[in-house]
Amino acid sequence: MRVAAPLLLGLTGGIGSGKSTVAGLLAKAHGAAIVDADAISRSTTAARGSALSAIAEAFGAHLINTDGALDRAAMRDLVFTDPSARQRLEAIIHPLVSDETDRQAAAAHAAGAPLIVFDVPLLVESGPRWRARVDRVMVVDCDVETQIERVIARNQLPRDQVEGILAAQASRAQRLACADVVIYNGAGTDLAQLGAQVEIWASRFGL
Ligand SMILES: Nc1ncnc2c1ncn2[C@@H]1O[C@H](COP(=O)(O)OP(=O)(O)OP(=O)(O)O)[C@@H](O)[C@H]1O
Repeated sequence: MRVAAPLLLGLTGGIGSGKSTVAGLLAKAHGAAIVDADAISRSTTAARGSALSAIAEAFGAHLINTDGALDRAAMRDLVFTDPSARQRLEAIIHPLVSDETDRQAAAAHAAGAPLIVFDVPLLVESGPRWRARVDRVMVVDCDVETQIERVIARNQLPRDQVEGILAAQASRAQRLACADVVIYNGAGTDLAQLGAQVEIWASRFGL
């Protein structure tokens, strides 16, 4: 029997905007399968990760820790001082992330998930690469001050570090320009109001 094609939703938003919270609501209430792009990307460079042998070949085995994982601090230093190293690293990692994303999405499809949510923090920053894979882009919109407060509370980070992360991400306006659906989760939005917006969207799609 052929399984009906699931809706493919790209979910994005700035740090602390509430992507994981929205993904959790969609999973719980609507059986969404969640494909976490950051987790997949990290797994490629964790111990026994699929990118490690190519990284060792391209940059040297000294970039691999004794536990077999990528030495992230050393790699960060390298890409900071040599922009071409970042491109070479991305050329190794992106196809692997793409393959694993496809594998997880195919498994979710085969299992009958009506909705597959691709949680991609940098969907807008990555240009057409992600946009082309999804039917709709959902942006979790949030004012910057609320993002900062949430991330400080969640991660116990100093404010200037959170501001630095935000400065390196797409702006709120850039994200909104890419949105098919906007879920507002900024100041004054409690979890019930967030859930209500998600339900309105889901019912429109017959989920
Ligand atoms: N409407 C809300 N009211 C109160 N707390 C919220 C609300 N939305 C999210 N939070 C809290 O804010 C924090 C950030 O939310 P969440 O982890 O969902 O964001 P995220 O966009 O996935 O973040 P990141 O990009 O850092 O992974 C969490 O601790 C979450 O519980």
